[in-house]
Parts: sequence; structure tokens; C-alpha cells
Amino acid sequence: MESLTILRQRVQDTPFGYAVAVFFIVIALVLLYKLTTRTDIPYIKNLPEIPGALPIVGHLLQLGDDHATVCEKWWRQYGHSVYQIRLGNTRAVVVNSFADCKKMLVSNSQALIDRPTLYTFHGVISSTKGFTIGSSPWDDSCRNKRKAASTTLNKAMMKNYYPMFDLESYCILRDLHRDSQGGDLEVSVRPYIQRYALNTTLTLCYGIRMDEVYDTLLREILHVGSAISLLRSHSENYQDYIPALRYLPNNEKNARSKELRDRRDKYLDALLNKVREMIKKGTDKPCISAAILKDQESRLTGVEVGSICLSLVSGGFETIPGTLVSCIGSLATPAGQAFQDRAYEDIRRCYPDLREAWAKDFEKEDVPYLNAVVKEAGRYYTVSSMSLPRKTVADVVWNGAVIPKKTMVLINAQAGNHDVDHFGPSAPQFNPERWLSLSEKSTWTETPTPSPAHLSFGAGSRSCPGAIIASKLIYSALFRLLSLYRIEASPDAPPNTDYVDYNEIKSALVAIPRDFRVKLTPRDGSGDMTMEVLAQGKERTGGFYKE
Ligand code: HEM
Repeated sequence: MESLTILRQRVQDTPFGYAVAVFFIVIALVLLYKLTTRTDIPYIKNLPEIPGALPIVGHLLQLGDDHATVCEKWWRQYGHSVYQIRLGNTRAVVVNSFADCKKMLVSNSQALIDRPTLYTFHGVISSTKGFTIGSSPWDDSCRNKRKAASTTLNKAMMKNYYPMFDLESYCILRDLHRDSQGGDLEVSVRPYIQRYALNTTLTLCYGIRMDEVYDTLLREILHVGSAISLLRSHSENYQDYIPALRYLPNNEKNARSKELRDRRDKYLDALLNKVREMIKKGTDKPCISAAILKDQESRLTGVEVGSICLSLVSGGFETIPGTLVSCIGSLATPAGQAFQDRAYEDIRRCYPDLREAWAKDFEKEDVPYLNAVVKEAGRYYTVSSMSLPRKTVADVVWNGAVIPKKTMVLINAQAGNHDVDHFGPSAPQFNPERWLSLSEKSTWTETPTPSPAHLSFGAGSRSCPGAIIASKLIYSALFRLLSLYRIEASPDAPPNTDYVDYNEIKSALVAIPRDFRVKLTPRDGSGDMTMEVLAQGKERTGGFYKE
């Protein structure tokens, strides 16, 4: 201690000693700065970086909860649609404009086939049941799982699911009719749509459905699924990018993740056991898990089967309600009434007899105005605003910069979907008619658009395999709802239709629309048509999937 004091004294007493001390302090500071600003991928030359990154956290604090909106603002502020940022120790490339998102995903499809692995989601939550397809890095197992999911969800398979579409969309109307007392009471539509989306994927995966909107298992799956989706978000999980945070005592994130993982494992096991039991009794329904469990030659392992089912269940239960419920909100506003009336007219033009229409509306999506509403709902309400993160497996050459392999790439689908350079000055408005033209005979025709029409389902090698079934589900539900009822927003609890603010939890991976209520008025005034069509629906779907 004494010698240290003497040394310090000598250093201070001589100019040389003073210079040496300053030198070492500077070196130490430089090293500290380098250490706290080091990233997995070094700075990418010739690609703009957003200023203001801090040591350790990088841009995380500036990004706040709503990454899509802040990234869009940076695009406009600094004039670059593609730039690099730092999420703690991870370098990421962000893509904003529609044209650049499309070029990045489609022209570099194979180079962007990977997904990053994140500590909380991959290391803790997925440690027991494997990764969902959407979070799996690209390897043989992921290829097999994606192939199985794409086969189940391709266009040709849809006809096998008609009875399911019929039953599930009938149940929405059956229960809305009951709970609104024929339109007398205002209702919140979200719980009915959640059951619709979840039952569809549960039927596909396990041959199991739940009839009650507030069924305990149904609500548990929805609750746990939503909570887990929060743990996948960039803004909720700083420990994914700042490793030191993982070792804090009483790490609440890890404890919560483990609790949710255990709850999820419990219901996934229960669902699969139920299928095994049904196979034993010979009462199993045609579904993915039964088909694979019975197939001795299947190349898929038990964990992979579980992962496929989990991917399909979690792929649809928030995205479909997010899109469909918000779309109903837009249609219910005073401005949306005009779209609703034109959609209804177009339904009646294509299907003068509603009874006949209800028996097969899900077979062909042939009402142009309704198709335009579905497309616009997908574009306007970009429920997965930053899409799902990608990772490069090869160098990507981008305007003179080389984005090296293993770089995280973030697609700002919300920004691309509202890009005025692509969609014109009306991009910030909900308007289904942007996808339509009026023919000489004053009938609506869909305007052909190059694919992808919008970015909500992604594009390229890892685009959403559920896009076809999702559009069909949204179309079928809207067809039935709009053909029977005029929907009006509640004056006391109206919908929020701002394409950013409609989302109650900005940090969630998939938007959760703010709650609102609507009043349903039967289109035929008396409600007789509703009763008749529902009675027919009950008869037609009565025997399907009854336990
Ligand atoms: C409105 C409804 C939906 C939206 C907006 C949506 C959106 C997305 C997006 C943005 C991606 C990432 C795409 C990319 O990286 O380019 C994705 C992937 C995926 N989606 Fe969907 N999705 C919807 C419905 C569904 C449904 C109903 C299912 C299953 C039944 C599903 C299953 C999947 C799967 C398995 C992936 C992962 C694909 C992969 O990583 O290879 N999605 N979805």
C-alpha cells in the first residue's frame, strides 16, 4: 500500500511519469470502449450506420418498445432505407422501403434462409420441445419440418378442410348471434375470432377443437402463447443482446420463461397424449400428429412432430385475430361503412341466394371486393411489424457493401407496407379499393399485382407457409359476418384504427389489437335470414368433429 502511494507520488512528480499514466489511461479507455462496443459482426463498410449508439446497449434504448416505427423514422430522417444498427452486442441490418424489402428477400432468397438464435427464446423456452419452424435455424431438420408444414397448408389441401372452415366460421356467427341477443347488445369480437383461429390449427394438428369461447384449455393456450411471443420480441429481452444481464441474481426473465415453458409443455403433452389415446381407441380424426404417429416410416422424430404442431398453432392464433379483428374495426367506423356496403353488394351480386352461398363460400374466394378487403387488412395492419428476423448464410452484396454471412437482417414490414413511394400518397389509409378497378359494367375487378402484394407474410425462402389458409380463414369469416350483419362501432368503445396505435402492446412480436365493441344489425332488418342460415349451418356442421 505504501509502495503504491510512493509510485503514484513519483509518477505525478515527473513529466515523463505523468505522460505514461495518461497513456495507460487512454489505452485502458480505448480498450474499454472497444470491448463495450464490440459486436458479433464487425462494422459493415459502405453501409450507413445510425448515429448515437451507446457502449454496451448500442441502439436498444433509442429503439424503445416500437422498433418498426423508430426504424421507419430513421429511414426518413437519414434518407437511407437500408442501414446498420447495434442491438447490444449484435449487429443488424434493417431494411425499410417496399422495394428494398422485396429485393432483399426475393433476390437473396437463399442467402437469407437462416434465422438467428436468441438466448431467452432458444436457450430457455425451447430447451425442452425444440424450436418452432419460424424460429429454427436452417438445417436438415428445419427443411423437413417446413416441407411437412407446407404440404399440409398448400392450396390443393384446402378442399380437405372445407368442413372445418364451415363449422368454425358458423360457430363465430352462432355465438355472436346468441351473445349479442340478435344484435341488441354490443359485443367485442376478438374472443370469437381467437377461438376460430386456434380451433382451426388445433383441428389440423390434433383433430381436437373446443366449442366454448371461454374454454379453460383454449384460454390457457392463448394466454401462454401470447406471453411467450413477448419473450421473442427484441425490445422485451435485453438479455439476448447484453449477455451480462443473464447472470443477474433473481433473473425474472428466466424464471418467467421457465414457468411458461412448463405450462406450454403440459398442454402440448396433453394434446399429443389425447391423440395417442384416440388412435388406440380408433377414434382419432385425420390430422398431422395422428398421420405421423401412425406412419412407421416417417422421417420425422417425435420432437419434430411436436415442433410442427407447435409452429402451426402458434403461427395462426395471434396473427389471424390481429388482422381480422382490426379489419372488422376499420369496417365498423363511419368511413368503413361505405366499404362494408360495397362488399355486401358484391357478395349479393356473386351470390343472390345467401343459403346457397353459405354452403360453399369457402370453396372459392370469388367475390372481388371481399378479396380486396382481405388483402388490404393484411397490408394495413402489419401484425408482425418487424416480420421474423433472418440471418445470412452467405455474403450479400448490397449497393457496394458486403453484408457478411451470419448477419441478422430485420425486415421492417410495417414501413414497407406503408411506403408512399410504392403504394402512393394514400398508403397511410385503409382503403380496399386500391386493389380494385371498376369495369365498364360497374362491377369490381381485382387489379393484378406482382407478388408479394404486401409484406405481411414475408417473402422468399422463409415466407409464411400459412398465407393461403390465413387468407381463406379471414375471407370466410368476413363473408359470413358481412353477409348477415351491418357492423357499427360502439360510440362508447370504438376501435382504434391507426396502423401503429391499434396495437396495445408495441413490444410484442405479433400485434394485440386494443379492445373495442361493435353493434351488429341484421342486414335483412327482421333477422329472419340470419336465423334461417344459422339453422342450416347447424344442420350441415352438426356431425362434424363432435366428441
Ligand atoms: C394473418 C395471418 C398470418 C401472418 C400475418 C403471418 C406472418 C408470418 C410472417 C411475417 C412470417 C415470417 C416470414 C419471413 O420470414 O419472410 C411467417 C412465418 C411462418 N408462418 Fe405465418 N402468418 C400468418 C398465419 C399463419 C398461419 C395460419 C400459420 C399456420 C397454420 C402460419 C405458419 C407460419 C410458419 C410455420 C412460419 C415459419 C416459416 C419459416 O420460418 O420457414 N402462419 N408468418
